[in-house]
Amino acid sequence: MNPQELKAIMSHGLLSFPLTDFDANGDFNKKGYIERLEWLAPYGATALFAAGGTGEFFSLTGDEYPEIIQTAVDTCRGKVPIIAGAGGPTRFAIQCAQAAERAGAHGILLLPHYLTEAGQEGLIAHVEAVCKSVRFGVIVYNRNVCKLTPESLAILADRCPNLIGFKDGIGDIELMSSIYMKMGDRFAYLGGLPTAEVYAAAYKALGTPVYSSAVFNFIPKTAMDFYHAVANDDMATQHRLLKRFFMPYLAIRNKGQGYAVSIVKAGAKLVGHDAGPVRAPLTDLKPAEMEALDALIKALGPQ
Ligand SMILES: O=C([O-])C(=O)C[C@H](O)[C@@H](O)C(=O)[O-]
Repeated sequence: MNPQELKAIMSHGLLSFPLTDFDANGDFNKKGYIERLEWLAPYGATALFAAGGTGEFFSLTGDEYPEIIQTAVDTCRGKVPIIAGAGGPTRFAIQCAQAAERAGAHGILLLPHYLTEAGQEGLIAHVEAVCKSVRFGVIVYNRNVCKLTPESLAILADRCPNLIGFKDGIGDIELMSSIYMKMGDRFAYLGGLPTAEVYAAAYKALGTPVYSSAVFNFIPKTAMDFYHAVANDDMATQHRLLKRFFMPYLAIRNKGQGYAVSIVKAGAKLVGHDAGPVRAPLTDLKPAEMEALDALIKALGPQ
């Protein structure tokens, strides 16, 4: 798939980030991952991001990464495009990006480089090096230590024709608006804040309606219902689901650092699609938190 084809896919619909399955020892569980993707693929997401944030990219080794991406590509071939997470140090991100291209993924989401702060010049050099190491499309993810300005994105867009997408995980409306006003349709935009449903109507009003859903991992029908409500400006359905599910869900999610991922693994377990424990430094939900989440999910009815 060429970068422009990926951009077209990214420009509509609901996208999602599947969990990565681990066994009781914390090792990659290929069988569970295949079953997960086979379960989720028919629900209608436009693309799935393998080994993204919710897929615990930041906890994967370079040895296991290619197998995870290959498994996703093979399982979803002909059903739904696979975009691979990549990130960390520039050279590691390049290894991931190239492994994903070899595996037949349709592009990468470039996650932050981690730990150290960096100036715009360094961030530009990092993103440019990764973009130039592959031919397929790249989506850059603004979050934490990677906070590219509109000016930096314009420089990158000039230098890197295959940089086709921008994912926002910061939620600074002034910054997002400035980026969209400067870059317009040069990029496809993805609203990717944790529990992105909560921001969906606001981002749509801004002009960038596409978002990714992590809760799709355990309540795919509700995630799609919410997406259709956003697409149709059906505020009554959005508000009903926000009040009944998403607001109490946030109250549980906000009890622990890193719970934006842990709670999704907890949800998958509760609906009978256990993806195993999270890897350290994340921690799993406590029993009382699991119980509260279970009640919320059950109140939604069958998925
Ligand atoms: O890797 C990531 O940043 C994500 O997992 C994005 C999520 O889908 C986010 O949009 C969410 O939690 O709904």
